Amino acid sequence: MTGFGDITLLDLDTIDLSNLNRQFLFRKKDVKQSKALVAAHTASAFNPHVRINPIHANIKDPQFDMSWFRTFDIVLNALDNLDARRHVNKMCMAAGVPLVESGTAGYLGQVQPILKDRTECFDCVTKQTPKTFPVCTIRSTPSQPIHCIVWAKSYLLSQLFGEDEDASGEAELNEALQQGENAQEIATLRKEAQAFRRVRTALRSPNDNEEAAKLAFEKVFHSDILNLLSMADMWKMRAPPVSLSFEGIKNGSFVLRGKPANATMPNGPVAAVNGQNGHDASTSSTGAGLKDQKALTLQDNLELFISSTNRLAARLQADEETISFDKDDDDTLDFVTAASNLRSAAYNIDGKTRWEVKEMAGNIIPAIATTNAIVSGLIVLQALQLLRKAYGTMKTVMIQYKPTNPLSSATLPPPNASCAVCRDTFTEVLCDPSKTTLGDVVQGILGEDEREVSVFEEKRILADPDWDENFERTLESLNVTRGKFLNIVDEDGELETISIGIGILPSNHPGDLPPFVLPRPLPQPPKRVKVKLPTTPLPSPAKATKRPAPDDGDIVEQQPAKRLKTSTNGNGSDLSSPRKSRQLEEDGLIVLDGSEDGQDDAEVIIVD
Ligand SMILES: Nc1ncnc2c1ncn2[C@@H]1O[C@H](COP(=O)(O)OP(=O)(O)OP(=O)(O)O)[C@@H](O)[C@H]1O
Ligand SMILES: [Zn+2]
Repeated sequence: MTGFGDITLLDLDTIDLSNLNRQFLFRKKDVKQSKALVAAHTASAFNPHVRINPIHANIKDPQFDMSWFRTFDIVLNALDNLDARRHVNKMCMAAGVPLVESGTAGYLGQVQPILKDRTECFDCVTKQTPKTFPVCTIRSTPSQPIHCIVWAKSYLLSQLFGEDEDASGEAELNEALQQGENAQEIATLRKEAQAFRRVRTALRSPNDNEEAAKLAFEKVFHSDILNLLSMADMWKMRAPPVSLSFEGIKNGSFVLRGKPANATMPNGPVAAVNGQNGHDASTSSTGAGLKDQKALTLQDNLELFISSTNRLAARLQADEETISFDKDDDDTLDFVTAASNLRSAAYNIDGKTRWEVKEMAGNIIPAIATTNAIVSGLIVLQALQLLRKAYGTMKTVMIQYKPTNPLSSATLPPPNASCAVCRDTFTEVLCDPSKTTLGDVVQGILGEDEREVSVFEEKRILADPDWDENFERTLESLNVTRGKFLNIVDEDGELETISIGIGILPSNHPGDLPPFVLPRPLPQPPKRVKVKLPTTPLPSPAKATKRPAPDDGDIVEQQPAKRLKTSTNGNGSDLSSPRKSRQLEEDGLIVLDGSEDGQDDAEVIIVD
């Protein structure tokens, strides 16, 4: 309606019931349809002269390469995770296309115009990383409901219903024993693994109603707690947990800290999740009549534990191989609600309603239609400024929780001289990666320039001044394909990095020419600006000038990222068990490598 005549609309998702309350493009009948297609269809009626091209895909797919991004005058982001935001930011920097970045979180919102070489890019400023909990807090000494929720969602659920880590776990223990680690500790770990194996087997074989659920319960809420209690040192400074009794809770004879099993668990306010404030406790009281918002008793939680375990077990037996947490999957949500509440009971922590667990485990920040509408308007206003090249009046605009002054704005700082994204000199090579070698590209781009360089793809190092064997290999064999970038890094740190986007050859490329097209003129990276480190720490710009962009739970590295020579293996992963770390990442957890003293408890997990 503003006059944009040609719009491409891209989203990977389908419409959920929970999306309906926050915008005006989807109706109930559209649930399960592609967001992009339905939005395009609805919006096309607003103005028949606008061409809207919907695409149902992931923006990270290889076909959305530099050339594709270059076809746009401007890009407007409305993403919910850092990973996709950072990707689009980089592509816009590479293609030299203006970007309007935006986000909302409840009543708060933010819009930031970005233009390469003129303003900060999305990655110029360090983003607040997700909240972290030490592993031991989650595994042995929880003190808040969120600790128990994380345990149920990311540990217990995957131990019972996730990928089988048995073989690798067993090998790790054998290896540790050979390396002379404490034999008694290894025996305990082995016993623990065996107990999980028994439960996993029971869950996968048809059996009597409660058998598997009871086995799981006895292990985690009874035996494991007794084990922990036997380590007297642990409980000198903190209150010990109480082991729970399956039969006792069931028949009502179990009394926990003076309270019978059919009394509701104390239910405190929702803890802050992800650095955002959860809604306050009023939701629980106003909605006390609703099933989801009812405070649960120990008995309710046991019943829910049994029924959700049975439902999940039935799904395994009906050939679902693994099950992981999804806030919209009732079976997993019920399991996490029940398991976290039972654990909270054992540790004398407040219980949570199913509704609250959904919010905390699913990292849900309520989306509000009016905030989204205001932000949409601000996006369009800033987009117009960018397109008019009215650089002096462009602003980062924030919606703040201040009724007398709901909008605030900030002028746009110039790029961060040490940003690892927007300070690069971008160029593009069109090629057939199955026929083009790394040497063709790197030597072609450097031309007469004979300085010493290293070559990276993301964090993978592919060549350095003393190691050029990969120059003979094709890009395809090195997994450097369409949409990816090769970085040529100056060994002496004198010149900025050249970042080469890999694109495909035009269909009419003559077969008798080399299978690649180099850019003309060749890129000339400028001298790197030496950044003087301040002697006293400055306040974090993220805190001083803007709120962190709301994030739906992706885990990313700290920014601005430095390129390090890390690994030379094919997938760039330097975590010891890629499969395990992938699983944890999917659950919203990541195990940081290199725990200094080698103890499990010293590792840190980041919780989204
Ligand atoms: N890599 C990506 N490619 C394309 N679209 C993406 C990508 N990552 C996220 N999105 C889209 O960004 C949109 C963000 O919108 P929104 O914040 O309303 O999230 P949502 O997932 O619909 O909501 P909720 O998290 O509350 O269920 C979603 O529609 C999501 O599909
Ligand atoms: Zn930048």
